[in-house]
Amino acid sequence: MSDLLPVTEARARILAAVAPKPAETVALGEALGRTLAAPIAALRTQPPWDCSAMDGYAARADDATLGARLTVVGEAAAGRSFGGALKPGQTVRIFTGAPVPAGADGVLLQEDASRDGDAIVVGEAVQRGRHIRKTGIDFTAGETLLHPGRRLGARDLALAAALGHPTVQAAARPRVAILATGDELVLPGEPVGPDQIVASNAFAIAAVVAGEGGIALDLGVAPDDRAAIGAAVGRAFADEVDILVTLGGASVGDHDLVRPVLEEAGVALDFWKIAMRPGKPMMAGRRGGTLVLGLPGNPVSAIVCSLLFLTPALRRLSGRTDVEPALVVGRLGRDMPENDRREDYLRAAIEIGPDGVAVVTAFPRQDSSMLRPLAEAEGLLMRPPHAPAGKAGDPCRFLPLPHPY
Ligand SMILES: Nc1nc2c(c(=O)[nH]1)N[C@H]1C(S)=C(S)[C@@H](COP(=O)(O)OP(=O)(O)OC[C@H]3O[C@@H](n4cnc5c(N)ncnc54)[C@H](O)[C@@H]3O)O[C@H]1N2
Ligand code: MOO
Repeated sequence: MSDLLPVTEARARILAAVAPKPAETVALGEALGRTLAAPIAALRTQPPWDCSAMDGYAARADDATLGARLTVVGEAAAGRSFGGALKPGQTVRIFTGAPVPAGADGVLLQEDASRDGDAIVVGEAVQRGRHIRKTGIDFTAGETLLHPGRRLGARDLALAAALGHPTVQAAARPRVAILATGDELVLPGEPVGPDQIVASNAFAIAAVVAGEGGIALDLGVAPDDRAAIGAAVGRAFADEVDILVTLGGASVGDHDLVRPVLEEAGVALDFWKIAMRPGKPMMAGRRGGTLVLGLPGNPVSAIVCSLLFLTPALRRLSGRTDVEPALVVGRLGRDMPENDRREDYLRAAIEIGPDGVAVVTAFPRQDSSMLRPLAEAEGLLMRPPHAPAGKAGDPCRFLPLPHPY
């Protein structure tokens, strides 16, 4: 069948349908996980002056030879400089982070000085520049250190603060409506009827949205009924969400109503089926400013599709430059049969081998309804379409599943 779109093409089409959201001002304390929309330049120089890296005595290398006696003429601490200038034969008690007084060109560790009243005896000759951090070794005013497209982590927040910025410009957070469909679904904690199961997918999808810095809007569960699904879908469009994710009802069964309802609601469907396992019946389209992703109902299919397609779309909306899933090279942990035309994403255990390379062992059972092996998996082994049979130890690629996934 030629109607199955390759995974990379499906992703390219989805990415082409979204663009970064407009920037907004975000307080640094709220900016973890947000993506920079504008460069951040240093408003100041760090360190702003030559400063001591140690507790000890600021001295002149010319005077501070082994056994020399120097007079202590004052003190410099972080936040309180000495103020004066060092003359020959003098030293200043100095603490870590304090500005080095004029005239001093080295710092003697306090462990290498013996104090004798208002003088010290030098226990180790001071080298010029020793234990002094020169002005601007970290950054200088005007330098750009953080660039648009970067997702801000803990270290970036510290850097932005040190550069002097209380706020950053970040792309607005993408808003994603999530609609589960199916007569059989009840929410966890609700009474479960004889033909019913507990709905699980929306929890994972909402977590993926949050993990990528988006805002998830839960539209609940719609029964397999055109009017009910249509009403819920209409709410999402009225709310002008960036992405509408539907769950289930994507296949060819008599009760798989999502596709016709989306089309009735004015969604221009781009594609429906992809050459992927799990996740074949996934659809994507657009209506106005909303990207619509119709994910299959099988829990593993929905979650794997969200990692491969929803995540990149969220990243693009957030203005990130690194949007593609980051597959990693490893080695097969066991022999694998040849693959058919669908790109496989197999739940797998990952172990670091003696040579430091990840050994990726696909679980024997790969059923797209089974959440337990998905939760136990440390990665997804990717097998390209038509991959030949592989031997344990052969190179392979996998998608790691770190927290929060
Ligand atoms: N004749 C064919 N049948 C099927 C095909 C096909 O190509 N031809 N594709 C299969 C594949 S692959 C998948 S994947 C599923 C996807 O079907 P749907 O998207 O229509 O999903 P549903 O039928 O609604 O549900 C499938 C399964 O998942 C359960 N489910 C649904 N939603 C949730 C939820 N929110 N939380 C937990 N579990 C959910 C549902 O009860 C079903 O058991 O189609 C195959 N069929
Ligand atoms: O794609 Mo379905 O996800 O194989 O079960």
